[in-house]
Amino acid sequence: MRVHTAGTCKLSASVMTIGALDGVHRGHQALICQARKRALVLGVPLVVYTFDPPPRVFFQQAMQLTTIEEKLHRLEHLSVDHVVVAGFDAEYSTREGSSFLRELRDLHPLEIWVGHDFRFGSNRGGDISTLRESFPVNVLDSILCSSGEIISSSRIRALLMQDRHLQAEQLLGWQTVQAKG
Ligand SMILES: Cc1cc2nc3c(=O)[nH]c(=O)nc-3n(C[C@H](O)[C@H](O)[C@H](O)COP(=O)(O)O)c2cc1C
Ligand SMILES: Nc1ncnc2c1ncn2[C@@H]1O[C@H](COP(=O)(O)OP(=O)(O)OP(=O)(O)O)[C@@H](O)[C@H]1O
Repeated sequence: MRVHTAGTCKLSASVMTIGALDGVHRGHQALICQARKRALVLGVPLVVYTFDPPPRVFFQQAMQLTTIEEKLHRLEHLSVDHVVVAGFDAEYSTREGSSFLRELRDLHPLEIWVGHDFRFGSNRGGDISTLRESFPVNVLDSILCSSGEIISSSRIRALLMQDRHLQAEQLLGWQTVQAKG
């Protein structure tokens, strides 16, 4: 797996997914595995574009589930070929969606896979329909847990805050739950 800083990766074709991916939980894993299947069918590399720290950690001081090192370790385990890591800070957060889309063009994505609530760009101004104006976008159905709720990093954080480690671990789908940050 190759790791790139934002703006430095150029590929002639790819399949991509984009997200904070904090914890690389079972929903994220399904998204990455679906993108990986398509990358294999199309014979192109699988690229994950992610943010460090996760925007929700930067803006809301949310508990960080995985360090960037642990996130990269998990992505490698999922057979990701390239990871682009954008250092998420005040300057990056003001970047317009159009500038972000220009960067993605250098990766020539044949398909981008996201979940239904994906947003991007300054003040979360871009959404799936904006992304679709530039690229073929596929939306994965939400992965639910056994009680029927959507698996999310926020839900896992809430479980950890309540010391419900076993439930958090089940949603994460990895053997080790990181200590509270
Ligand atoms: C260029 C760029 C600027 C962003 N600016 C903001 C922002 O101003 N406010 C915000 O809450 N999130 C911002 N984000 C983060 C997105 O809202 C979102 O968290 C990110 O694209 C990852 O998607 P995900 O939350 O579905 O994982 C920005 C993302 C990008 C790519
Ligand atoms: N349970 C899920 N099923 C399918 N896709 C998901 C699921 N959870 C997240 N995704 C998708 O994964 C990508 C990255 O999402 P993100 O990292 O924001 O996860 P999250 O769990 O929603 O985080 P948070 O709770 O902090 O907002 C997005 O495209 C999102 O829609």
